[in-house]
Amino acid sequence: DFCLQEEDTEAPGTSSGHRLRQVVPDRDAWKEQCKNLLNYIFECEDSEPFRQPVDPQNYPDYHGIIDTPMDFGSVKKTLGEDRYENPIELCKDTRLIFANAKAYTPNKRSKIYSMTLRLSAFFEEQIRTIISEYKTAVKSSDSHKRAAVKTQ
Ligand SMILES: O=C(NCC1=[SH]CCC1)N1CCN(C(=O)c2ccco2)CC1
Repeated sequence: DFCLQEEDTEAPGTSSGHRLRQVVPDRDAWKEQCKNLLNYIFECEDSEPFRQPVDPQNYPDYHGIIDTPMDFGSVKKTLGEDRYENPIELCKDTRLIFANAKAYTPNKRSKIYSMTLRLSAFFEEQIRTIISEYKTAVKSSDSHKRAAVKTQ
């Protein structure tokens, strides 16, 4: 029959305990987004010298100049093994790839170094949104947690 049941008149989620599923930002979305970004970078020709570690046989002075070698293959592996807690950590390792090339290059017009300039411009453009959405999601999930504690 049509008459309103008691709980129909109250705000949703009060009496029956369920809340209307609200859209809450997903704090794990950054992982897939970074995987896709890395796959795209791997397709770029500009990433070729940076997909795997430098071989000391080819560049004997490299490890004397560069303290912390980094490459996109290592970043991809770390991500895949869930050894990044957040996109900020992935961004730090990726920026190391570019910083190492800048530190090692004999001059700023070298072909290999010039490849990092395009690559880093693209990477920074893309990672900005991923990090911003991640930070929003963390804030939102923290506030949801605080709200949940209050109701207990
Ligand atoms: O040998 C590699 N990568 C590994 C590769 S490339 C194909 C096979 C295995 N390099 C060269 C030196 N690197 C520079 O940043 C650089 C700046 C100016 C000149 O070189 C890092 C990338």
